[in-house]
Amino acid sequence: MSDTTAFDTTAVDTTLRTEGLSKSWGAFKANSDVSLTFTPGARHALIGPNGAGKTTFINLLTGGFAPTSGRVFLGGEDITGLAQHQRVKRGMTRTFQINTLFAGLTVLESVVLAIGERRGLQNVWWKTVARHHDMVDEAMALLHSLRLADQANSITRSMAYGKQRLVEIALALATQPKILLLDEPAAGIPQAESRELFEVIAGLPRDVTILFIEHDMGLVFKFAERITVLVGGKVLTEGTPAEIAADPRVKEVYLGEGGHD
Ligand SMILES: Nc1ncnc2c1ncn2[C@@H]1O[C@H](COP(=O)(O)OP(=O)(O)OP(=O)(O)O)[C@@H](O)[C@H]1O
Repeated sequence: MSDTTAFDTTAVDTTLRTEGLSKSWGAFKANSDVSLTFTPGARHALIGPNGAGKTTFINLLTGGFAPTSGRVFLGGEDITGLAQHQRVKRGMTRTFQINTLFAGLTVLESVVLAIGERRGLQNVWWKTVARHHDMVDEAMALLHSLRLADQANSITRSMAYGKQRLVEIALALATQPKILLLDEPAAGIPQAESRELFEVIAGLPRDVTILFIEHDMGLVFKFAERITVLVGGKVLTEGTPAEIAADPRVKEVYLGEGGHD
């Protein structure tokens, strides 16, 4: 992709790392001693059977849950104790739900508002925000990169579900993340749309590290460059798609579950 004007390209250390991250509810351990490193620019998938603890792990990264023990580091900084918005400010974002956010606005209005929020203009309504032409330009550049420019004036609520997912990603990118966390971005959308969605995700600039949870193994093996397998809250293994595909323990987990291909 040539157009990277909407993204922060500063060469800082954006490595995301967890150290012994654990989360328990009573005696139940949803995540146990998870130590992972996500290198800058990675397209990294987190897979595992239902209930393996994948969403819990994402919540521990974003600050949605406080860990029972362990630490999260971003670019060498210990961010374990930070609130969610402080992590967003440092460059770690997950997708927003447009079903509840901005649903009656157009795509462009929504993205401009998200950019305005990043710039500390959260109480300014659309008509005022629209006077900030640079924000409209930034929003349009972002929409071009996501193949959404021709739908800039569509009401998000009226769009195909797959396109709405892309708008959610646009809103997340408006925060200029270094790390983008996607929890089943293709869930509930038709297969043709999910492939297009992942093609767009894969084409995002390399200064955005992407960690995604996905159950569709076709999408995982096509788009991930590194895969971590979680089972019962623990890391079973991590490797390249070829290494994971050849690992008999991974096959056993999925054959045993029978729910996924
Ligand atoms: N707030 C909570 N309180 C108690 N238990 C929880 C809570 N959140 C999740 N769990 C439990 O933790 C386990 C892991 O859940 P999690 O959603 O992280 O799994 P997952 O791998 O994302 O599953 P799926 O693929 O089905 O989405 C599940 O057994 C779930 O019931």
